[in-house]
Amino acid sequence: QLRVGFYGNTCPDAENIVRDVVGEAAASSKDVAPHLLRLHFHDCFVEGCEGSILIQNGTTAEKGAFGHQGLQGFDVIENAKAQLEAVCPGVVSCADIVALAARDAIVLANGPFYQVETGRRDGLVSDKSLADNMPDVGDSIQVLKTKFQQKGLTAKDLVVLSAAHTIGTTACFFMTNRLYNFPPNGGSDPSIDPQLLPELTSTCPKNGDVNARLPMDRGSGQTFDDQILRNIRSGFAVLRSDASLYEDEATRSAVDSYFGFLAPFLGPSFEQDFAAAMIKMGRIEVKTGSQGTIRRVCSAFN
Ligand code: HEM
Ligand SMILES: [Ca+2]
Repeated sequence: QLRVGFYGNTCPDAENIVRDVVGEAAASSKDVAPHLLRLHFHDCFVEGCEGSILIQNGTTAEKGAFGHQGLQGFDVIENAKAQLEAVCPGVVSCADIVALAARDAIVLANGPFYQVETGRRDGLVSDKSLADNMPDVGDSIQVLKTKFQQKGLTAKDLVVLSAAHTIGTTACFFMTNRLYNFPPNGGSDPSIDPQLLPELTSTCPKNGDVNARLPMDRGSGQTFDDQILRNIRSGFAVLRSDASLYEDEATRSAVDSYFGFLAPFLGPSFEQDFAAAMIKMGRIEVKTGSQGTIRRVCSAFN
């Protein structure tokens, strides 16, 4: 029973506090918005949106899972939590902070505003093995669709949510197979536009630094817009998983639905669909009522 304004009586300033903390952090680094958006996705896909990703209890913590590599933004969540505890101790869940911060990050990147449902409770488990099923850049489109379906998300949701890659960067680590070892014959993925390929290989040379980073939305990596979908249509997707969205009938038609010649007049916009899909993602396996807990610190169990 999530609802908009869950903290209206118990912590009326909660949403403003999160927004201010996110805003300050984002003012000092352009990477903060993408970090926070990705964090919410990774939280929701393992054990639901319940803050399991935030726990740091030694070597078995979920955070250390292979599929969570590169996640950041934890300090921003912890900072917001500390400020919230000072005003309304024991009231606002870490899971809700993550959901609110993702929305605020989208807005800061010029994306759509939407009302975030709140009332999530924090989970009581965190284990690496629980993250074994995270979607992976190397997954086939069939596998990606299945992994989303298992979370109640459709092929269209997969497309719309993947378009979150309209902001942010990827480590070359995730590009190696696509550029140098693409199945079945090795070499580079033939679906990469010939103009894009040298751009990718110059930032991510063979046997180069796997930590070097590339914008995932060529030409528009810091602004929330539909350029990522245009890029996917024209062979300019950077991630292999994004390229695969144009290689399957259901996902391709979802991409194309935003560009048909009637698209400007018919149906919802990409931005509206994105907001709706984020709200849907934010409901995955949530704990509410007397389930779970409200953590005092996001990185540790009470
Ligand atoms: C379809 C499955 C998905 C796959 C395989 C995937 C994969 C990736 C990879 C490999 C990166 C680069 C990570 C790094 O090097 O730090 C990335 C970044 C990112 N992902 Fe996804 N992703 C998927 C879906 C999503 C969804 C559903 C969202 C949010 C709604 C999302 C939001 C982001 C954001 C914002 C970044 C940029 C992070 C940054 O700049 O630090 N992704 N994703
Ligand atoms: Ca989780």
